Amino acid sequence: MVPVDTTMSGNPAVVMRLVASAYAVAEKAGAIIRMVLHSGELGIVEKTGANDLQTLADRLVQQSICASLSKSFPKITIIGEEDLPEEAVKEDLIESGQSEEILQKSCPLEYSALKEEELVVWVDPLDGTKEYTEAAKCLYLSDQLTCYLISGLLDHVTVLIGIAYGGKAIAGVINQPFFNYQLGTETAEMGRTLWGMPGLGAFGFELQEVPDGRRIVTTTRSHSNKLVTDTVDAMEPHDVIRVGGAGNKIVQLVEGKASAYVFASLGTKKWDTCAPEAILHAVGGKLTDMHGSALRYDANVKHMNSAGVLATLRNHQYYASKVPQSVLQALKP
Ligand SMILES: Nc1ncnc2c1ncn2[C@@H]1O[C@H](COP(=O)(O)O)[C@@H](O)[C@H]1OP(=O)(O)O
Ligand SMILES: [Mg+2]
Ligand SMILES: [Mg+2]
Ligand SMILES: [Mg+2]
Repeated sequence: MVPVDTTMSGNPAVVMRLVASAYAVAEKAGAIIRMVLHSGELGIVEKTGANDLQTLADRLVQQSICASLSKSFPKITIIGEEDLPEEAVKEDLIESGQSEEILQKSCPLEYSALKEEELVVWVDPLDGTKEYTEAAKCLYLSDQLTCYLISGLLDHVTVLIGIAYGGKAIAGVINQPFFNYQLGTETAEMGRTLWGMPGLGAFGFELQEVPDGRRIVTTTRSHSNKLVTDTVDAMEPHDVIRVGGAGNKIVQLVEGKASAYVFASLGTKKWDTCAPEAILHAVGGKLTDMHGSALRYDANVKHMNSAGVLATLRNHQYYASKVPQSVLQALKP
């Protein structure tokens, strides 16, 4: 048992208030992402190439998250994926609510005295942008039913808000804006928010595991290369799932759809892994580079995860031991 600070529950620690705000902000982000999709005007911009895109949703959501959090917590460091011009953020993008449920939780003792200025927030306003644009194309070109049947791509989209202290991921919030979209809005609420904190637990989903002994590897669908596929094969998987988004793949791990996320390439950055790592760690999982080394989330760290990503709920050592020597030589931290 990790000791908790019960004296703080009526007056939560800064980090709990930050997570409570991040939860509300992530829900608003999900609503913005749905709104832009339905507007039909995605405003797509190519950044470094056709597989590195930015949409109006990425821009609006980053503005919304960064402006909302820095308004409530002016001393935290916030690092977002998108490079945006400095400009005033519209009032209707600001979210000042907080999750009551999170405010009620007692802060793990080791984090209860953290100060605002010691916290770093890593923001991926929209993870799975490539899949978001493909799903949109499909929505506009075909009838809705065909689109839903062939896509499944909307599930790949998430909003990631990770909180780091001392270089470690200590809390994470993931919003999945299109969760339940197949059921339609009348029968079920669309979208959900998962969150977690090592030492406290993870919430917003039911933890499930892949049956013992089965190796199901989840990996990229839009950023693959020979090294990536060779490494997946080296794991001797019973099954391979190719989906978009780093957040989505961690959701697959904690819901028993996959046993390892294997990506032997550069491409993901600190905002892709911070929130997912915190949630995975909260349920006993592990996220490292291909060498099995921890990632760091200090404010001044290099953004690129140059040595790839290896994440598991259980048996991390097995997967780390199967990484080919050639990959270890090619991928330097
Ligand atoms: N080569 C790349 N260029 C840009 N972003 C990448 C690249 N590889 C991975 N990413 C980011 O990491 C996420 C997980 O990778 P993948 O989907 O290929 O498994 C992507 O959704 C994307 O985040 P984002 O969509 O936020 O730009
Ligand atoms: Mg991107
Ligand atoms: Mg991303
Ligand atoms: Mg993104």
